[in-house]
Amino acid sequence: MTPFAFQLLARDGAARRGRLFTAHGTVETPAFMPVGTQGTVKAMFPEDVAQTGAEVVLGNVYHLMLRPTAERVARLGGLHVFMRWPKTILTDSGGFQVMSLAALRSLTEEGVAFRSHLDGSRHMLTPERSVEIQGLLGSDIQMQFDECVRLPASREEIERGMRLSLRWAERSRRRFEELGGPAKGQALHGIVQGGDDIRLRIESAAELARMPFEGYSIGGLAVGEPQAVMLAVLDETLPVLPQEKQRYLMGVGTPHDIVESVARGIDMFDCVMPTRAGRHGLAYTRFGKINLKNAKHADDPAPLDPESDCPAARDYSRAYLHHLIKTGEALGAMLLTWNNISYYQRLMRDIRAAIDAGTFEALRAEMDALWAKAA
Ligand SMILES: Nc1nc2c(CCc3ccccc3)c3nc[nH]c3cc2c(=O)[nH]1
Repeated sequence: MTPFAFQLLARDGAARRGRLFTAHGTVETPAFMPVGTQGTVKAMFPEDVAQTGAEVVLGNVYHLMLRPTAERVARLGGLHVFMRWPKTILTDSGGFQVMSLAALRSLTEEGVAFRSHLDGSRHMLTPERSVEIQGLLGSDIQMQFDECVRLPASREEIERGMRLSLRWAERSRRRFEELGGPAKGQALHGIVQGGDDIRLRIESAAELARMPFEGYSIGGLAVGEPQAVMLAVLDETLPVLPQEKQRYLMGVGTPHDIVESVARGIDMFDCVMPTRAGRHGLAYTRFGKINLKNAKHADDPAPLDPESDCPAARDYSRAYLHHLIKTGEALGAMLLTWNNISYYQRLMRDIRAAIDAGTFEALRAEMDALWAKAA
């Protein structure tokens, strides 16, 4: 089994160009990872997701443990086989989703007891059970079980959640090693918490850096805080994490967020926006965002972007896309999701090329001009 590895290939300031090696192939970084919460990138065939250039898709312990259950996915050959995605899969540990989706939940030192939002059945997630589930799914890059304290919150509340997450980091790591994760070429991330409190963020990162995680995630952000707060947390946290290991900023973000975060040393991103916005008629393009619900597109024969290599952007008129969205036709969601994921993958390709060429600051200025005002 090929061991998991992350190679740092080039730097341009604090921006990094790297490559992940997993049991299901390589991942060029900085990378954007489409969200596939229930074993599918909504409204897209896996072949088309791969054609956009995506090399990792995201799955979710919370959703898959409830339905169809991790044991059933394992019996059917694991998540790669189940969803016909041959490349790398990263899974979240479920804690974040429990706190936002589950009905009735109680959080203790042991873990989180909750009722399913689907049928009210009782469940318990602990660091050990979360890692076991990620192992049953066959996840290549797994997340520790953590608690994401929503902002705004008191310093006491933020500190309580950050220290609990550190204790859960130890328990997650122990179970991951008991299950032989490293020998299977799998990776486990420690997740930095600490809210918007810089001292707590630095302590969380420093404590996690002492544990043998294959990579690190920055949690507790992209929960509604201003971009300036998110970037300030990165400025203080990233220098404390090992340079030679990958950094994943959870839930981020807009094209502008991504460029500003790459500039500070983030390697991996995920965000529901391109898929969710696509289903609601919003198209990301090189010219900015276009709302296809708007009647001004009703007679426009031009495609979203004639120069795009994505058929959804190049071959269909805005008038037709407007019609599909207005009528609620499934093809509308499919084409706009395809366009948006392609746009994000094109952005990541341009970012990687700019770091390789040492021209990242020029790309950053260009994105600033296009997206900062559109925010
Ligand atoms: N475990 C965890 N997940 C988070 C997610 C979900 C990312 C995710 C991963 C894989 C699949 C779906 C979602 C966040 N999304 C926005 N902000 C987020 C913060 C956290 C966090 O602090 N901890």
